[in-house]
Amino acid sequence: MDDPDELAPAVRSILSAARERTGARADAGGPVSVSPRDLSAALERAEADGRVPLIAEVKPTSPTTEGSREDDPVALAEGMVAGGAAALSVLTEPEHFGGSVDTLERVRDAVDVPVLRKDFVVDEAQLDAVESDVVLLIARFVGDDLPDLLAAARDRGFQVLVEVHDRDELARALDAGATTIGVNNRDLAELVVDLGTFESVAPHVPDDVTLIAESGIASPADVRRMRAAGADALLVGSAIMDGDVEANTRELVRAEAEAGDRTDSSDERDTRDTTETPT
Ligand SMILES: O=P(O)(O)OC[C@@H](O)[C@@H](O)c1c[nH]c2ccccc12
Repeated sequence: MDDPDELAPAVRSILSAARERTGARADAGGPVSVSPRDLSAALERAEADGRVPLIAEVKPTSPTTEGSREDDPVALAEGMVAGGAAALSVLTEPEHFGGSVDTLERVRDAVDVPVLRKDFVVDEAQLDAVESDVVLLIARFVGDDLPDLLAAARDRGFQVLVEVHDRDELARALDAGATTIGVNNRDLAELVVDLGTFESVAPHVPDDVTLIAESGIASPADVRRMRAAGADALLVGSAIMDGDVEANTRELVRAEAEAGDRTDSSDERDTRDTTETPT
């Protein structure tokens, strides 16, 4: 694992809290066994009916957000699905993101789209805290344990999203056999967002990988930018959580349909032309 001193203090605190949290719940009877809703199929369905494949994130707060959203997460999740989200992500980290495993369970019971568990899983026992369709493993935080954790998650039935931030981490994810990879535009050392991160890593991702652009996507133009750079799907939290989640989701989901409808789409075309140049 990377030198912890390089991480933002908030991230260091998140990680030490994650290590202290016990994995399985007291009532859990050993490893979970999940029958997952198929994430790739859900993303393809969205694409087929003209929606930008979007994973909308229930994120009550975060180290980079001011204040927190106290509404019922289930109502927020239902709004996201009504707005066209192909899948959902639910934070289960309690101390810094206001999440909980109970919230995830309630959300997953209420919707029929795949649900990603967003947490800082660093050891196998944490996988048993709750069932979800997809689980996140962050390459930077799991280090050399990535292949074992990936196998442990798959043994339980989970689909796995492996998060990377640069080409070295991408190489490690591919070596470990990841088939769904997210490139996080937020740098965990500084917590700043740069959409150029996805653009620099994406050209090196093989075509058969499901590639997800994560973080910092705030507008339909950002959606188009990430799609032009090769994103099969987008993971969006803050921009959706800020205000009317259903309307916010719909606006991003329709970003391409509306661009196509517009007559003056020369700016869009320019973006695509440059980003499609092989790098
Ligand atoms: O709120 P944003 O900028 O749209 O980002 C969503 C998501 O990518 C972000 O919450 C995230 C990406 N990777 C994580 C790992 C843990 C916790 C959170 C995250």
